[in-house]
Amino acid sequence: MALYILRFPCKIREQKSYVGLRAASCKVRIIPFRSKDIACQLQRIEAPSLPSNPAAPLNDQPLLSRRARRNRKCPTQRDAFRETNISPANLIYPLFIHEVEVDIPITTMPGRYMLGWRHGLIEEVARARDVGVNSIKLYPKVPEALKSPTGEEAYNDNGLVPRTVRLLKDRFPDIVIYTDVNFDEYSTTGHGGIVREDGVILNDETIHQLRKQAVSQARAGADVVCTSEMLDGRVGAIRAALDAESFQHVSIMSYSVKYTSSLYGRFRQVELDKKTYQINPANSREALLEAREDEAEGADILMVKPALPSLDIIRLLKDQTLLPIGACQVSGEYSMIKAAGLLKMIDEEKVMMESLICMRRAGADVILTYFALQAATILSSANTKTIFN
Ligand SMILES: NCc1[nH]cc(CCC(=O)O)c1CC(=O)O
Repeated sequence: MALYILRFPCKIREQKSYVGLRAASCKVRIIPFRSKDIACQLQRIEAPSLPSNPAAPLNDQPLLSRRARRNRKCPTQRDAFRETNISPANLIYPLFIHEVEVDIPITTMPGRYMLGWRHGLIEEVARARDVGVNSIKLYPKVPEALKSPTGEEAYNDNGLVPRTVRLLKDRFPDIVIYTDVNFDEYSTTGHGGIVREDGVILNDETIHQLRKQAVSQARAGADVVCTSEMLDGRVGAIRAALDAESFQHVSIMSYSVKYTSSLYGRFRQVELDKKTYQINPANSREALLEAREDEAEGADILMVKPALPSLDIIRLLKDQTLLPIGACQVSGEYSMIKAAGLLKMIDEEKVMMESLICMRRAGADVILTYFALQAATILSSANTKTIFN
């Protein structure tokens, strides 16, 4: 049995629970210790039953059986014990595409462009592949003239997205292309569903359109179709439509948890109320309900959006499903980091990398981020080791 000496200022001598805690497992000697600036000290001395050296000086250090800092003392050990890693393979790079030949900068997203069809686009994809990012997602800018209340352009086999998928697959056959099965980019209202005269969003009628859109994208060669609109039953309906057309191999990444976030800056030129279909950011049980439903309907990957404000939801889903989890770092998240970096208020690169590793720690398998190329460039550079340690 070890002998402990508990030293503390006299005034707290009566705190029996503190003494009792130790007394339960070992012999305790109480020594009042008169000092204003020293709180409590607990000393361990030789166990009386063990051979001891009576001349040995008492160890003046407080007893700490666990010193977590020991494992952090050098880069090699910090590297060895790092629980989470990130590689370019975990990143999906979203690209803005349009019909025009030139790259046009997106003012609210410094460093981002509407990529010119086809040179700007091909060059950007080649750059991403050079640093190990071989997964991309397409966000089209659909010309106003092609939009309609019922979004027929969404399933035009010669529309911008199917044409781009064919172009990129032809050029880079091993690339993995994620496409957005969304309605709002193609509708004159900007809503994620067909809007009835009285303002009601028509769920099932819209899904009828989304099925055709997913099949059209699969026909062009899309590898993963992403159910972007938060409409009920969309995953099952799209799965059935894909299977019926022999696209069993095409995956569905469901935007299971898409919050009505104010961080979709780039996509919200006009403020639209999407609260009847997207989820209230105050809710987590509802997020789980959506995720379970999508899983039951056949989703292959469950996505959470936006990412950094939803790390708790990413973890919740990770613990509740065996499906891979995706995190979507949205336009507003990108803009915040970029803007603060440009203003020299934060170190852009460090904050960006920290945001990504934290998404991985929360449980994200893949991360969709506008930083994909920048992050992968850092990850594949010689001094990678210094990033997280
Ligand atoms: N379906 C449209 C769409 N596609 C991507 C985003 C947001 C992504 C981002 O901001 O980066 C949105 C906005 C929305 O659904 O309201």
